[in-house]
Amino acid sequence: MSDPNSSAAPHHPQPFDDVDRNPGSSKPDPILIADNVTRTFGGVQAVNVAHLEIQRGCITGLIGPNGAGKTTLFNLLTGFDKADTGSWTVNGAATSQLPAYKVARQGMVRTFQLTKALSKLTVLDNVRLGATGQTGERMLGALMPWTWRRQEAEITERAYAMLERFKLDTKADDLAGSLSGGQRKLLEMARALMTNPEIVMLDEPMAGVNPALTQSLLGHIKSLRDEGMTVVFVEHDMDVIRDVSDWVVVMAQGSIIAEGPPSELSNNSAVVDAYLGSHHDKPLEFDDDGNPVGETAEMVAEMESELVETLEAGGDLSAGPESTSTHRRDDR
Ligand SMILES: Nc1ncnc2c1ncn2[C@@H]1O[C@H](COP(=O)(O)OP(=O)(O)OP(=O)(O)O)[C@@H](O)[C@H]1O
Repeated sequence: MSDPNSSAAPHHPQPFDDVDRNPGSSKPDPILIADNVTRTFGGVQAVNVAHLEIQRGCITGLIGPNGAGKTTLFNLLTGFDKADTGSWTVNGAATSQLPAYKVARQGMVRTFQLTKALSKLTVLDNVRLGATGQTGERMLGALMPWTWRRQEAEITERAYAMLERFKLDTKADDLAGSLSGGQRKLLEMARALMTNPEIVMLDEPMAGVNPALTQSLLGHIKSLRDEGMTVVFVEHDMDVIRDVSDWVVVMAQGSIIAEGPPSELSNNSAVVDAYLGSHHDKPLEFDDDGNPVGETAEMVAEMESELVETLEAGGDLSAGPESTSTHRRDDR
C-alpha cells in the first residue's frame, strides 16, 4: 500500500500526466517544437527526427547508444550545425537555421560534451563572454574593449554573481585552463546562463566530473528547473537520468524511438529494454572524456550491434524485439 502520508496529499496535476508514451508525442506546453529535422554526413543519416516537443519548465533527459545522433541534434537545434531539412521553434519563434548567437537571443543555449572553455582567458572573462551569446563570431566583437564599455560594469557584476552561484568565485582570476574537468563543466553552465536563457541544452554535463562535484551539478540542474528554466540534457548514466529527469526521450540511429517518464524506462519500452540490456543495475563506467570503458563499453557495443542488426534485417525498432523478455511488455 502507499505511504499514508502521501495518500493524504492531494494529487497535483503533473505536466506529463496525459502525455502519450509515443515518439514525438504532444506536450501540454511545449517551449520547443521541431519537425522533420534531418542531417546526413556522407552516407550516414546522423539525425532523422520526424517530430519532437519539449515541455516547458521541466527536465528532459535525452538518451541513446553512442552514435544515436544526440549531439548532432543538439548542434542543429542550437545553430552550431546546419540541418539538411527541418524547422523548429522556440517559444513560437522560428529558430531553424539561425546561427548560434541568434538562437541564444531567442532564449536557447547549449553546453558542450567536451567543454569549450577558453583556457588562456581567466575564469571571469570566460563567464563575461557568455553575456554576448554563444561562442563564435560574436566573441571577437566582445573582446574589443569599446563594445564592452557601456555594459561592462553590469556584465562583470552578473558574472561574479554567477561564479558565486557555482562556487567558482575564488577562481575568478585564474586561467580557465587550470580548472579541473568538473569545474570546467560548472564554468560552462555559468557562461551559458549569462544570456538568461529559457531553455538550456546540456551535453553530457556529468562526463569527466568527479563524484564530489556530480552531486553539486545535479543540484544545479534541478535548481534551474525549479527557477522555471527548461533543461534538456544528454546523459549515459541511468541513475542520473532517473534522479533528475521528468521525462526521457530515447534516440537510436538518428530517430526518436521512445518517450516516457524515467520510472517507466526499464519496463515499458522494448526498445529501451534492448538498450539497457540485462546489465542496467551495474554502475556504468566512463573515462575522463565521457567514453564508456570496461564492461560499459562492451555493453554499449553489444547494444549497438543489436540495433544495427535489427535495422539491417528491416526490423521495426519501435515494435521492440520478438525475443522473450523478462520485462513486462507495454503496448501503449
Ligand atoms: N562531423 C561529423 N562528420 C561525420 N560524421 C559525423 C559527424 N558528427 C557526427 N557524425 C556521425 O553521426 C552519427 C551521430 O553522431 P552523434 O555524435 O550525434 O551521436 P551521439 O548520440 O551524440 O553519440 P555519443 O553518445 O557517442 O556522443 C554517428 O554515426 C557519427 O559518427
